[in-house]
Amino acid sequence: MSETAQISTPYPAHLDADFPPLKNDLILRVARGEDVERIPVWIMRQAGRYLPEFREERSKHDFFTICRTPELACLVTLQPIDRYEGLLDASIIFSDILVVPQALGLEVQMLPAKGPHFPEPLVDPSHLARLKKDVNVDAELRYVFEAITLTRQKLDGRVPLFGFVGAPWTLMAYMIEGGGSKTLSKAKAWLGQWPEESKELLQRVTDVVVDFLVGQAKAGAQLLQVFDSWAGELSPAQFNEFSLPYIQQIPTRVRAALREIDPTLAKIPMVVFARGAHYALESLSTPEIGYDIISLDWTMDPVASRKRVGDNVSLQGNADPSLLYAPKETIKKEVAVMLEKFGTKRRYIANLGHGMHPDHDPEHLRAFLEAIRDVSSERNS
Ligand SMILES: Cc1c2[nH]c(c1CCC(=O)O)Cc1[nH]c(c(CCC(=O)O)c1C)Cc1[nH]c(c(CCC(=O)O)c1C)Cc1[nH]c(c(C)c1CCC(=O)O)C2
Repeated sequence: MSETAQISTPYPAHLDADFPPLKNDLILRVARGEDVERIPVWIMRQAGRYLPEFREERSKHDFFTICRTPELACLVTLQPIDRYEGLLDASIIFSDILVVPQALGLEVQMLPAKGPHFPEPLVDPSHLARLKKDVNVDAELRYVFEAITLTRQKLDGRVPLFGFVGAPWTLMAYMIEGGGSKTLSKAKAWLGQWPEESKELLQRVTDVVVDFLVGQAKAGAQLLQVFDSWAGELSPAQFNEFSLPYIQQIPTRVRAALREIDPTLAKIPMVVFARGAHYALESLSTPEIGYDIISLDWTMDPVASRKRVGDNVSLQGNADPSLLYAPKETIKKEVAVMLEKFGTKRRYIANLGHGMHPDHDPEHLRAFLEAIRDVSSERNS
């Protein structure tokens, strides 16, 4: 058998029984709406450059080499879990949302200090022909699945493991802008100039994203998060036309595919984070769409958000990441206010409203995590 034929054999499905038993299921209980004795917490970008042990690994390897090497991805995923032993209630597989554009055939580099860079972004709809058709996700992104299976083993049941993807609109925006952008003017120009071709692109990205999430759940991911980091650049009408229809396909399609493999897999909790899309809270939280958890950025008021979504979804977030620059006493005070507003018994997962910054002090993150544990255990006792 040739090497390529071997690589494209489907990645096998892993069920709970294939892994060490879970010792901390707080976050899964919150996703199901059950009461908890304290509030679970994890942090977006909890593995990353604010950690000296990550920078050490990163000095030896290119960013995407770490993503593509299961042992390295596993190692850096576990770094915050080891450092903050007992203080984090979930891990998230080390990878990037931009592995999906790579699977579609685009080159993506990670430039030091500049972030992601596409040497040849999509300039106009004629470039859609450059994207691979019928992407074999099992072959192209198998390295993520292997990293997930290995990490779930190595976690030894300490905490559950998140898989994740970028939402179709955010991925489309990167594929057109070719990297970070203040205005997203190129990507937004597509929506006005070429709405039908934009929708074709969004649908093609959605199809890969769905297969990718199914693969991550089969590989052992215990929760799945969809990052629409650039949702907030859209007007409500644009969001309803170019983001929501794709985001809302994801849970139903992922669960239908998982049900075919094993009904227990289809119960996987799913989170949506549409950063900046305050107007979309009601539409994202309807039971028909099927997200269990809505992640809020720090511009959203917890009490008002809870009123708007009702009691049937869990909320996640939403401290301003800049809070971690404040003195530890201030961090503790602000955490108490945040927990007071969200409540500490059910349907809430503590997190930041976006990711860690490279210049955050790891000891200030520790103060944040300890405050979540102390304040919520005290309030619930
Ligand atoms: C938009 C986005 C990207 N990637 C991601 C998003 C969505 C979340 C968000 O809005 O922040 C998601 C992501 N990227 C990374 C993770 C790892 C898991 C974790 O959260 O710990 C996750 C979940 C690692 C990473 N992804 C990146 C780094 C740092 C790069 C490096 O080590 O050189 C890490 C640890 C690079 C990256 N990757 C991306 C950008 C814009 C950047 C540059 C900005 C930055 O440097 O922080 C694209």
